[in-house]
Amino acid sequence: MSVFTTLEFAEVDAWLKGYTIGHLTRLEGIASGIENTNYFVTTSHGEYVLTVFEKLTANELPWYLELMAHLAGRGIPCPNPVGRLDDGYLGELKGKPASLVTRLRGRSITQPTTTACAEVGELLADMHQAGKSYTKPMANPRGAAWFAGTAERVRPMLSADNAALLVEELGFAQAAFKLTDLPGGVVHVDLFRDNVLFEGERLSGVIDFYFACQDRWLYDLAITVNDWCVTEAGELDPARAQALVAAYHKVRPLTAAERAAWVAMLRAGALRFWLSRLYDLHFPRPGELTHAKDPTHFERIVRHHRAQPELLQGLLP
Ligand SMILES: Nc1ncnc2c1ncn2[C@@H]1O[C@H](COP(=O)(O)OP(=O)(O)OP(=O)(O)O)[C@@H](O)[C@H]1O
Ligand SMILES: N[C@@H](CCO)C(=O)O
Repeated sequence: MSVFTTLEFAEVDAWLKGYTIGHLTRLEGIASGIENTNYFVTTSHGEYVLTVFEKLTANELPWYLELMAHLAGRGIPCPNPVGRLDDGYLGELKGKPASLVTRLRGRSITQPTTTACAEVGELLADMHQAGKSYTKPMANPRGAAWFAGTAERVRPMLSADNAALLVEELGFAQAAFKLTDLPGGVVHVDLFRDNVLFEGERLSGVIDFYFACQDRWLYDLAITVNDWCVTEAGELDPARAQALVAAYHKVRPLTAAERAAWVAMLRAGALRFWLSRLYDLHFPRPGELTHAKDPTHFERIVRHHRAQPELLQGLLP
């Protein structure tokens, strides 16, 4: 469950006086999600999501909230933060930073079709385009230094075979991160199935921007393909991957340098989540509910990617 901070109806109703969105008619805790406390809020004016931030601080949050406002203003179907009477997006509840954003329609899907994957590819390219004019810097907190530090922490927990695989893949990813000719800008870098909403086969929303940063666009595309177009066995489904990448390419054509780096980015993107899942499994935060996701899924993806570079390269239009 993900209501870490319990809120009362009267307290939220009073808090809403800092906004001009009417009075509270319904308050409902949201069960999914593992990072923050989320409530669906219905008022006399509309439907919203209230988030109480459990880790990010009031200094860090404006970058993400202003990014969402920027993207929403350009037609990206992402949560749009509601401005407060005092002009910011950020309030406080129970001594923690809190915000209200618009509630999006739709539900996440677990079995994506090629049509759904094409929708995701187009959306990702649109986000990259819309983010070009959002130039406030934000380095990727899961960049090269994080890869190295996390690998060092988790390596002793692995079998000899997996430890050797990790060291090799780390070296490979670090070399790929040194490539300087890849274009970039705002990236989501966590555009997994649970962060996209659909109404039927039409994409209706993209959520959870709290890993977003400035990084290479190709890396974001690789991370997205690694989730949307991979089977439970960790194998790429070429039909889904081709649909996603082709739809992306139609909006923002890939450059020659990106084509050359594609396989490396897929491998680095898979390693990123193998590492974070290993870390969360072996070093759970104190007091945290156990939600660790299965690292072996990404270990399998890493192994498959290593074994079939031609297939990966052949996914490009
Ligand atoms: N703006 C929104 N509109 C509609 N539903 C939303 C919105 N924001 C969040 N949700 C719902 O709330 C759930 C939890 O939100 P989210 O995934 O952002 O949680 P989290 O704890 O912040 O992050 P994480 O996914 O990293 O655990 C989502 O799966 C989605 O169903
Ligand atoms: N999408 C991540 C978890 C949240 O960032 C994963 O599947 O490991």
